[in-house]
Amino acid sequence: MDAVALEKLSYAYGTVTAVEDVTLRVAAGEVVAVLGPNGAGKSTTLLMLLGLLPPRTGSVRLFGDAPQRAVAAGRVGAMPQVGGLLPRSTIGDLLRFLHDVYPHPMPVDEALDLADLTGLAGRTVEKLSGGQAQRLRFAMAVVGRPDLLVLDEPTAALDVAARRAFWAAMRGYVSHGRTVLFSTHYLEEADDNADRIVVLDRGRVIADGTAAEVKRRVDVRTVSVRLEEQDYSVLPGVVAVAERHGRAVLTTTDADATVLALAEAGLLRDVEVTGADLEEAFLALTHREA
Ligand SMILES: Nc1ncnc2c1ncn2[C@@H]1O[C@H](COP(=O)(O)OP(=O)(O)OP(=O)(O)O)[C@@H](O)[C@H]1O
Repeated sequence: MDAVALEKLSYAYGTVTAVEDVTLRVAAGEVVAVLGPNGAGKSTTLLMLLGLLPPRTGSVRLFGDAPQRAVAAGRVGAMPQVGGLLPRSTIGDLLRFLHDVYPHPMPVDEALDLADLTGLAGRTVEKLSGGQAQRLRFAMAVVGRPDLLVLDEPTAALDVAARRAFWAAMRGYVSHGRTVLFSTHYLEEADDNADRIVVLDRGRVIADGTAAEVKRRVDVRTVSVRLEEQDYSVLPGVVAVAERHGRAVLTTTDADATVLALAEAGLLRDVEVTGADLEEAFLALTHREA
């Protein structure tokens, strides 16, 4: 049975469509990254998945059940994007409290160990670094020993070392065969930590596959030349054209073909070819889907 089954989910905040027709199945034991730029609809999708936001259309099933039931049964642990930690409490207090709430929890020491917080049980939440606070949220999500872990941008605002420590903790939990769904803006993070990547853009799924498959599809380049009066968008491979500082900046899925065509058209002046960033890659991907 699938751990997660989202069927044609849609949601709008007033007139702003946040999620549109999202269908997604996650098998038990899979680690799936939901990748997308700001405002893509990642958080809204995860909130519906957790039963915290009622979908406008579509349905959510977690382990074949309504999300609220799966959550009540202790099968789901979540790390929301933001969330207060009860002031003046210690790491140990918070974890012991949650431990007593869940039906099949792990020992508090095990949660501390998984989140790399051993020795810090007595520390109050006000004294935690950003990375420690985030690892505490992770410990709070896993202490109930959930079968499904849902992490919404768990490493936002963490530095490189804290990120690395966080993902090491996550992988420690996954090695027990659990299912994880996490959202991120970062392709490398998705690539390093997920078996599968689902790309959301403007509320829709625009790609779904292994990291290698998705990377191949977003492998675009930027070709820039001195700007002339030309319609660059008709050149082979070109999916987007921008003008910057007197240069035509072309996002292309086939840099060789684009450069060749520029040469044939006598437009190859002061050429520069670089790898595109993820934003440009998204642009290319959505353009191609359209
Ligand atoms: N409470 C809200 N009220 C109105 N609009 C909202 C609200 N929350 C989100 N939106 C809008 O819905 C869309 C999807 O937002 P969502 O937060 O789900 O995206 P996201 O991919 O999680 O973005 P981010 O990476 O910035 O967290 C965006 O256009 C956003 O502006």
